[in-house]
Amino acid sequence: MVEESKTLPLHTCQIEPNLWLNRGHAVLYSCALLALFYHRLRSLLFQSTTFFALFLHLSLFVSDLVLAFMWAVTQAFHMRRVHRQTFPENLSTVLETKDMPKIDVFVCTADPYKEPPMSVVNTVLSAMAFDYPGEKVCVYVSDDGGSQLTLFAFVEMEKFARHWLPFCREMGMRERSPEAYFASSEAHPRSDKIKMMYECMKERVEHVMEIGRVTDDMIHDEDELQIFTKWTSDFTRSNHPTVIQVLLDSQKDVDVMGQAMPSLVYLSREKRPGAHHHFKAGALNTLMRVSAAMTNAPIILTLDCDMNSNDPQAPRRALCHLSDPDAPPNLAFVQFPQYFRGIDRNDIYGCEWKGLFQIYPVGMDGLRGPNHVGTGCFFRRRALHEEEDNVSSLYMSDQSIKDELNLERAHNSASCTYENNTEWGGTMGFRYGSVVEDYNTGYRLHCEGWVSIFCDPQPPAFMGNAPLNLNDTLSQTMRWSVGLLEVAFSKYCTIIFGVKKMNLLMGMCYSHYAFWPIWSIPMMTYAFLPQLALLNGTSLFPKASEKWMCLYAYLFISAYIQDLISFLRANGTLGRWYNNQRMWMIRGVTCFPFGFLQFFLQKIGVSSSGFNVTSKVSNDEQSKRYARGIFDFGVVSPFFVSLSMVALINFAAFWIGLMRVHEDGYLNSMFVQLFLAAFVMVNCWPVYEAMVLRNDSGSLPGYVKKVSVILSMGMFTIACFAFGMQGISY
Ligand SMILES: O=c1ccn([C@@H]2O[C@H](COP(=O)(O)OP(=O)(O)O[C@H]3O[C@H](CO)[C@@H](O)[C@H](O)[C@H]3O)[C@@H](O)[C@H]2O)c(=O)[nH]1
Ligand SMILES: [Mn+2]
Repeated sequence: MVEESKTLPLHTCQIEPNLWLNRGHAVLYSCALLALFYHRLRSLLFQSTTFFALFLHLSLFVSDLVLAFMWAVTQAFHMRRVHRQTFPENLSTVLETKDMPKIDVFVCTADPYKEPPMSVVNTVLSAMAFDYPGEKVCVYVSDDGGSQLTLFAFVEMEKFARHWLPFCREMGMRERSPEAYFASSEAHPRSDKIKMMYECMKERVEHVMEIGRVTDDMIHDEDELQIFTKWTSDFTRSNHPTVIQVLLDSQKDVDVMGQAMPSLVYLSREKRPGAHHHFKAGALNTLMRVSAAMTNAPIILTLDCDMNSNDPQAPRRALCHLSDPDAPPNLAFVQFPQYFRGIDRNDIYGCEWKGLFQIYPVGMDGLRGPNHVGTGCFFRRRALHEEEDNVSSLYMSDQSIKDELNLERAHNSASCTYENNTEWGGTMGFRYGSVVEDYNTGYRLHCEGWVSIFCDPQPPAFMGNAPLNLNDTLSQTMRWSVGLLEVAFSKYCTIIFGVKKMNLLMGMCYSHYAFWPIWSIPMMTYAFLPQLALLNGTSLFPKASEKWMCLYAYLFISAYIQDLISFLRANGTLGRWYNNQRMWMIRGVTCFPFGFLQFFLQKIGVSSSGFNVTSKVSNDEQSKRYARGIFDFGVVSPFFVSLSMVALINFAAFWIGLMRVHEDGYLNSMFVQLFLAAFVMVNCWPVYEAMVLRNDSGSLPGYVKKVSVILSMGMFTIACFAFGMQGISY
């Protein structure tokens, strides 16, 4: 067996060539940065004759410092990039089917109206249909919405699943979430009958959704009726007892072909007002304990409710690493990237997050491993909690999932006071203290000496939904920003704690994320300051004819080119890259600064943090606009106010500046500022359109327009006053 496994690899790992190119570029660019700071420092010391001039130069100096910091930490992703491949077909050389480890799958949902139960059902069905022995899989659904509607969907699904799983096996198809399968060209004519069953289930679930509760006529029998008795009149989503419902038991339940079904458990943990539930991290920790009492599988797969399996081989691929006899003993998790359905050709909202999910993990994989991204991740249970923890130590492998004593222990461990005075959330389980629990947990595991592996097969193993709406994607990024700052400004700061516990390069990678929102400092500065100076005829940059100009041009252009090349190499297109850089600028002046503000308000105790669940539904009109690549600004949002202000100030600066280019020496002194204004304007094109050219429901609301015009004028007046007092000009 050992012989064979040597000839038939479970996985391979290749180091990306051209590393010297990246390293060489890094050295050259660093030298250019040093020159820039020399130049900046000189202006700061010798040209800052007044307090205001000092302010101007200092702002630019700090902005460039931030840009340089972000550039520097990003280089860690380019130092040792590796590409892995897995060969699940060779798994049998080290593992017989009967010895395959059990897997507990955790699916989290939190709100039936933002996360339609049918979409959660699809996720669960796709996981139940993994190409994996049914009796070794148990799917746990955690419902933080405490909704009988969600439970009803699963009661219905349980019957459908008995037909769906054998159908999947027979057809051997790749897409095993019914919605995706029926929509794909893969769908077989023989699928008509099963499609009808699916539609029938869907209709019932949607009917219940419409009336908002489970009525008696929707219930088949006495047993089912029993399930819903917990929803008494004082049962609310934030105040209710634990509900654990075993819907399928793999020791007893079989599909229509007589094969064992995976187990399926519905869980809604206890919620009481005043008891902090720690959002998704809390839900996952509860799942961990409940599953420890009921099935205690050594492998855990976490999935967001919208993350369908797109490849039934995914667990076997993960096992290629996890069950490899030569795997590092400190391997904590195998992370699959997030890919999304429904993104249009040019990805106008930059929702693909190619850097975050595809490019950067490859860089971290060559160091200690990719960060955790919340979904599509196979964990070793022992990386998250110790065997000695009293819940799992009492579990015995031959017990039924419905064992009275185990169920009681499960109930007990899902209570909202269970974690008091324990290490859960501290050194055990998913870590608390940040709303990006995924990032935080992966980071802390790496700091504790665990490693991880990135597994990115094609076609993608998992596919999810991205928020295909501008305000939603900005709100999501703002939540991430707050969560990342919570890590950056904690005692686990990535630069100090991280570098010390891991190494410099890993610390740099994690710092890139932790300090992500500080992009807003240079972004806000460069979006307003040079333009306001331009409006007042003050030059802030070297003249076009000066040799320092080459330095600025080199820094700007080569950073953009490096980004473009790595984007294209990860199978990106030029159109997507352009939109991606535009969204980066938009985020820089909207969700990043607002995230900063929110974090600050939280720190001083004015506001409290929350996990605003991303909506997974969009209306028809929005979808149509999205398909045509038209931006959606149709809601009153503070993000759009700051964005419109940027658009207005840059517009004014450019055109007023342009009117003076015939003046002697003006263009030479103002070239950089004019270029900046033009560059921002080009990127703001959708904003101008939404302001004046459109009048559909996705155009900019009148209120937002008014507020941003007033604020821009206010800003302009203050700037005139400040610049006017100085009397500096080009
Ligand atoms: O109190 C809560 C809040 C959220 N969720 C679940 O968490 C998941 C992710 O929520 P979503 O609104 O989709 O957040 P996204 O920003 O899209 O998710 C990304 O960012 C999150 C951290 O902010 C990670 O948890 C996710 O895995 C990652 O995909 C969903 O399944 C939710 O049902 C809960 O279970 N309980
Ligand atoms: Mn999501």
